[in-house]
Amino acid sequence: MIAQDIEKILLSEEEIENRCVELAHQIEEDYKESGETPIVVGLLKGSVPFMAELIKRFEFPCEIDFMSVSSYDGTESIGDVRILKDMDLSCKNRSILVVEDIIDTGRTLVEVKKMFKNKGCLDVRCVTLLDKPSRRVCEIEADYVGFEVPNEFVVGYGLDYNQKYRNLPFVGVLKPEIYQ
Ligand SMILES: O=P(O)(O)OC[C@H]1O[C@H](OP(=O)(O)OP(=O)(O)O)[C@H](O)[C@@H]1O
Ligand code: HPA
Ligand SMILES: [Mg+2]
Repeated sequence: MIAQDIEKILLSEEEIENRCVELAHQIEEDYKESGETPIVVGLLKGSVPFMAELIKRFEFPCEIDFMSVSSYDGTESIGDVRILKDMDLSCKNRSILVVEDIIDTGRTLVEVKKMFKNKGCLDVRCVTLLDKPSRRVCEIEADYVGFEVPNEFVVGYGLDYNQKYRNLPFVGVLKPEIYQ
């Protein structure tokens, strides 16, 4: 059972779901005001459970798409952000809401935002389930944050360690013996 590899649970499924309701309302208010139809772009693979939980609560018109960029090997940020799969929709002159599972060093979000600006997007915002500000190497913040987490490697609810644990319905910290 993969839950046995977890040392402690940081965020329960219920806490995450309740926060998604709040975030969705906040985001909805902002887009209703601007009248835009954003493209909600999930960054694969980590954003999938959070994105599913969030967008079903949006009551404003939006389109969805996905991109895959990768910058982690195990628990290490490898610095250079690679695009593994680009989005299908054209993003020129569109508003983009990037959905992330976590902002850690900030490198991924910096590169992704730069890329969207270069493609002629009108506006690029980001919603992230988790924020780990203690690890930042780039000056960047998400526009909407679910929870701040401490400087520990977290898994579950989309977040992986070597591709495992994404399917856990909560966010937790792995037992050290798993990755040491
Ligand atoms: O702020 P950063 O230090 O750049 O880290 C955050 C990024 O790293 C993880 O992605 P990863 O590259 O592991 O891909 P994944 O979503 O497929 O796990 C995570 O999903 C974020 O996209
Ligand atoms: O704490 C983390 N857990 C899983 N993936 C990650 N990618 C960046 N930080 C993390
Ligand atoms: Mg990962």
